Amino acid sequence: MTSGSGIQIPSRLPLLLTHEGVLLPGSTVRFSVDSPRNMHLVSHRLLKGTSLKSTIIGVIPNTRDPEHDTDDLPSLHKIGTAGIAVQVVGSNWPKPHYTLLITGLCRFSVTSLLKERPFVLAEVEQLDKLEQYTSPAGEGVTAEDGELGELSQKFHQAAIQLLGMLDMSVPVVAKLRRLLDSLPRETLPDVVASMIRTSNKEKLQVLDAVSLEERFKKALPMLTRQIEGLKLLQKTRKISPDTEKRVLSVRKGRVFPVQQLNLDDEDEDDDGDDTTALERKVRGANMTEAALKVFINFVFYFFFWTIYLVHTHTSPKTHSSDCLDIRAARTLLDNDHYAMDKLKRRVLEYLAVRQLKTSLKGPILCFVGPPGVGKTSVGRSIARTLGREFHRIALGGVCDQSDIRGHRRTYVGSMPGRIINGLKTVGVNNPVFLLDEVDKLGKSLQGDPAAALLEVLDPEQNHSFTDHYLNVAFDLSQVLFIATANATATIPPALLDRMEVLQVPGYTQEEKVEIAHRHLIPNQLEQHGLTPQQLQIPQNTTTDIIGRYTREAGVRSLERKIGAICRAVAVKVAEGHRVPRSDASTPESPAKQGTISDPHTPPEMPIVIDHTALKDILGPPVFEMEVSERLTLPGVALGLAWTPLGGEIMFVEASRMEGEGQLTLTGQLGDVMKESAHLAISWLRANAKVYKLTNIVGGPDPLEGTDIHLHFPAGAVTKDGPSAGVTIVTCLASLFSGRLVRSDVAMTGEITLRGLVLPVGGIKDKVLAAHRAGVKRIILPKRNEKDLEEIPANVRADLDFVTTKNLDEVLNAAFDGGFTHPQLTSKL
Ligand SMILES: Nc1ncnc2c1ncn2[C@@H]1O[C@H](COP(=O)(O)OP(=O)(O)OP(=O)(O)O)[C@@H](O)[C@H]1O
Repeated sequence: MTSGSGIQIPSRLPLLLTHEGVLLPGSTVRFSVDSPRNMHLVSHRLLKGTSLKSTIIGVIPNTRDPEHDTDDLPSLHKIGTAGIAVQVVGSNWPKPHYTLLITGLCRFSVTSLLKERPFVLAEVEQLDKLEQYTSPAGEGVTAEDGELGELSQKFHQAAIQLLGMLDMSVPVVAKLRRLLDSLPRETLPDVVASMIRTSNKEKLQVLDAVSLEERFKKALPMLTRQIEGLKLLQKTRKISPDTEKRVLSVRKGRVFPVQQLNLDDEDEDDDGDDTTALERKVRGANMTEAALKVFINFVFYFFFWTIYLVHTHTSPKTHSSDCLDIRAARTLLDNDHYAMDKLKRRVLEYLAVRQLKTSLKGPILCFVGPPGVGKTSVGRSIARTLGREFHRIALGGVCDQSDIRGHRRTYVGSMPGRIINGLKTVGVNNPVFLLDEVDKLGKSLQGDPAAALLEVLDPEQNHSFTDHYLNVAFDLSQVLFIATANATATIPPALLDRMEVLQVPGYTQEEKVEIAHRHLIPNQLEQHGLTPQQLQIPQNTTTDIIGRYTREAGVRSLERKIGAICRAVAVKVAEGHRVPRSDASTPESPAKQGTISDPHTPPEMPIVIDHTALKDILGPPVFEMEVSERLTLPGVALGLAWTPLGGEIMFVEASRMEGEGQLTLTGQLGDVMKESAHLAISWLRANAKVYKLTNIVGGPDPLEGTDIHLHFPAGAVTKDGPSAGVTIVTCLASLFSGRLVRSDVAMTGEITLRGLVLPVGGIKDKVLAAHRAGVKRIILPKRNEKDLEEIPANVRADLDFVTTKNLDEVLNAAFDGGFTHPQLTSKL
């Protein structure tokens, strides 16, 4: 079949000799080129020429270019494909080479070789018509063309049947569908053979089929085989979009017909046959034979071993059976954790519903709270109550989606993602996965890990999760996911939407003492090889550690301090063992018992840690009760703040000096907090007469001839939010009136220009922080009254809560004897 007249390719073509991949007319293939003749072809012809003709080359498959340009040419494959080089990219790593993107135009045969050096040039005969790509569909082979017509009809129908089995929402499927409708039938064998998954050998057979009839005959069985394979797959499981991609061997940019060439963008990120790509890279790296052997052994051992482990371990056979007895679960949760009643109740409800429904679908629990309040350890207890394996996946700082979904195998140092690694570690298909610190996920050029997590957590999608490294679908639907975070603000909204947030607030002082004595001290004793007969920490010492050595919402520092005490005592105990008996039994005065400051005398057991011993081990107290000391000047008030680390007390200081009415704000304040300061000043100026506030020279406008400086100490810490409004007003009222704010009062609340007090968040944490700091009275917005129910009764009993609707009530509660009519109250 010769082309005759019509669009002609040049009769002399430079030949690119290739041995990997087969370029068929109508498809686009990427070739890596590094042999001498091929390199010369690129540099002398493709890069030098400027005409369209200079970009047309002949691609000869199944022929290896000799290593040296002096070597003899091997016999060339008879038939090649003329193509246009649409892209040439050069690189010097790992050795000089070019990557060519070539689109096939038509078949040709080599009639004679014109030269072999510096590159091969040949006289060629064109075998296909080029017009077929320019004629619309239907104008090619028709049913009237006898056997050929029938074949083409059959082929077209089979192609449509294949597409019918795939999901049209997958771009490549939609593209093939468009092509089927728009291309003449005679181009279909080439186009379809290049798009479906076939070996190079089969592609070569299609290329060698010069007659159209033979081409249809060669390509049809490949298409049918694909359909049968798909049918089988559909029988065994539902097809996912990934399956479509795999069936079609899609690598966009590798396969699309001439007309489509510039319409589609190239997306290297598609699923392709990574093994082929890896093989190509390995060969390109020019390794020594020995290195190649080691590399291949390593890669394939690791890869297949991972698949083997994950598959065998996660098959239904390796399912750790759920042994949920709600009563036992309650006991276990209670034994493991003191307090946290609300959280434990919700966890039990969650477990009970899952047991009754015998279904795994349900919200993903996300524990949100300050560090060290036991979020991770509750997750561990849930796994224990269910009798399941537990695995923690730390997500803090993860900013690459490959961390979750694995790297493609073509990357150097590629490996599976954390989910697959987790499954490999636990060895069952139904573990409890704790996604720790979901609020600290990052984002980078390497993709958004939160998006990958969405797929993992979505019960509709996670039954066929595909890790990029393994490229095999895994069923994650049996995995129980639990997440933890310090705050919800930084959790990506789509992720947050899939989770049920359970707040885990900080502990009161009494709760901490209980946790220390029930859990932390026994645990630490055990970890340090000590017994209660050797070390005793009385309750008042624990209270001292909590109040003077730690300031936290959770108990992690407390645990560390107890650890430090255990270490110090362990040294003493170990030294005591080595002391001869007669010395060890030397009587020691009871007053000395417990102090471990004398290094020479073996201590009497048990060593009791009193205040002196505590100071010996932990050093001087880190925190002193400073509240009352700092509230001894006018212009200082105590506010309450909420941070992801729990509640905190926050001082606000103000001073005034002669000036022009300027306001200076310091302490790293956010915009909202700055606005609160301006609101406070405006309200005080507007109400200065009522409260008899004066400026520096005694005039009625507090700001006249006066500059004001407001400072929020701990200047290195960024602060923001509206809840400091009432504190700023109180602080300024104290400054302008010259009166002291009560030394035992702390407050929180947002203000409006008209002097109303609006509700704020984080009340429980704020109240606990105030209680820790020794505050006695707390001023809160009236509408936060309902939040007081969450506060433990013993804390509530210690505090005097004043709920307020407006600033007048706030000021009256913050100053001794009230603020509005000080003259009257002071007379009473
Ligand atoms: N209510 C409690 N009862 C017993 N032990 C507790 C309780 N709360 C915390 N702990 C202990 O405190 C330590 C710290 O807890 P954990 O690591 O679970 O905190 P976390 O909230 O997960 O912190 P982070 O947010 O920093 O991960 C653990 O040893 C844990 O057992």
